[in-house]
Amino acid sequence: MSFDLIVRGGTLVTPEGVRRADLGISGGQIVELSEELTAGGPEVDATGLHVLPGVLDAHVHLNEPGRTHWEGFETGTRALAAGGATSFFDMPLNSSPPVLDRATFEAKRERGEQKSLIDFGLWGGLTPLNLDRLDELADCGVIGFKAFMSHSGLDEFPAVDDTALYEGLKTAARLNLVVATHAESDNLTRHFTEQARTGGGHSVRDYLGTRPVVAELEAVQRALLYAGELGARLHLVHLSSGAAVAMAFEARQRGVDVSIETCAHYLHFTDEDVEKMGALLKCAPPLRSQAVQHHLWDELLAGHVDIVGSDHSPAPPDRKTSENFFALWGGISGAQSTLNVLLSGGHHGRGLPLEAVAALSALNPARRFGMQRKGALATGLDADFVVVDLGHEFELTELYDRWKQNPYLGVHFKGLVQATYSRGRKVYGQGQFDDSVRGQLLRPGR
Ligand SMILES: NC(=O)N[C@H]1NC(=O)NC1=O
Ligand SMILES: [Zn+2]
Ligand SMILES: [Zn+2]
Repeated sequence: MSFDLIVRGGTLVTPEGVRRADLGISGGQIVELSEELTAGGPEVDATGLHVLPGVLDAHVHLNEPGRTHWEGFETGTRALAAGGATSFFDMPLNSSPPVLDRATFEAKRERGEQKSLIDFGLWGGLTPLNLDRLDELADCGVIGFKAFMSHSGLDEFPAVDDTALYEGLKTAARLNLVVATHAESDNLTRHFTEQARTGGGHSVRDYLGTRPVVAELEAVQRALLYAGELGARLHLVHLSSGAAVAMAFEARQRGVDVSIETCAHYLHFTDEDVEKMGALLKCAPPLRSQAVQHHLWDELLAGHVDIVGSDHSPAPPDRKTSENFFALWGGISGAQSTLNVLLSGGHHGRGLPLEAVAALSALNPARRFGMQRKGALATGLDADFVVVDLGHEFELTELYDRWKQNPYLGVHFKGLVQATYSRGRKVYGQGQFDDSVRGQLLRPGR
């Protein structure tokens, strides 16, 4: 027997454990995984290297069509691939118009199929404007619905109030799709923002003060209550505090169907970094104190976090330049760095097992969103994998996303992505991309 490709000599990170084994790949799938493949075919020498499942980043804003100059499929997916990602789910905003119905879904799907280097799924929006379009979006193949519980930053994507959230969860439950919430209290964040404004506050500290942990906890609690009551599937994106993770995990113990995401920047940066670096690190919910970050890591190390995403959300330099911190775009460029943070801060820094790194970045998002061919190194699955030199220390200097303003520039990491393979094809390796490759649309249950 011969294969299209053999990955020989590597140490594989599989759900059953870390083991020395070879991969045999044919037709874009892993068809054999064994200690010593004897068959022939083109080979990749992975001796001394680790092979992990390709990252599935469940939280990305590529903003195309409509705001491609902020970030688009071409540059965004290069950054993702260089960071070890082989698939991602794109948020319904900040593309313009946002994905709120069939026409806007199809417009984005078309762009993705033309330009994405790796496979992609699309989130649909859940807003008070399109409650009657959720069936239509489900039919298109959205991987779930995304709702904001506070202002989204864009008036064209309004936040859900209590009734819209309740009705949206109810419909999504009938459709068996996940609802993802940006969980911050609109009442509290508005109130504190108004207070800061009238007091003339425009500093980093003023901004951080308008989005305290309690605003996250209040919204998380409410979303959990509704989801539990309705038997809906809830996904809490970018939890920024250990307390919010603990609250959600406790609800799951009681039977609420909830999955828990945090993002790399909450694990890597703190509020003190925002004070030093400014606009590059403005996001919502904001970066927290070192004590809150410690608690978040503790929750993650205890196995209470399911998914780590990037929430990659860049904007052009003019949206990131102002004396008034409140006027800046909120969003962090992180598409390339999630695996780096998990390997450096997690595995090397805190003893997070490689199996957990793979679960947080690939297996758990694949399972939660019904990506049956994704998420693990196992026979019968897509040959999506990343070759990593685990002991290699380096300074991140090459970034491939749209804008060069990036908080991870110059960061020292341990664990270098050498190459990324999507369905058996090398899409990234040592600074080079194969631009002939195109990703496919991913739908739940396929
Ligand atoms: N619209 C958008 O990208 N929002 C993201 N940015 C951010 O900092 N938090 C978000 O939810
Ligand atoms: Zn958000
Ligand atoms: Zn987001």
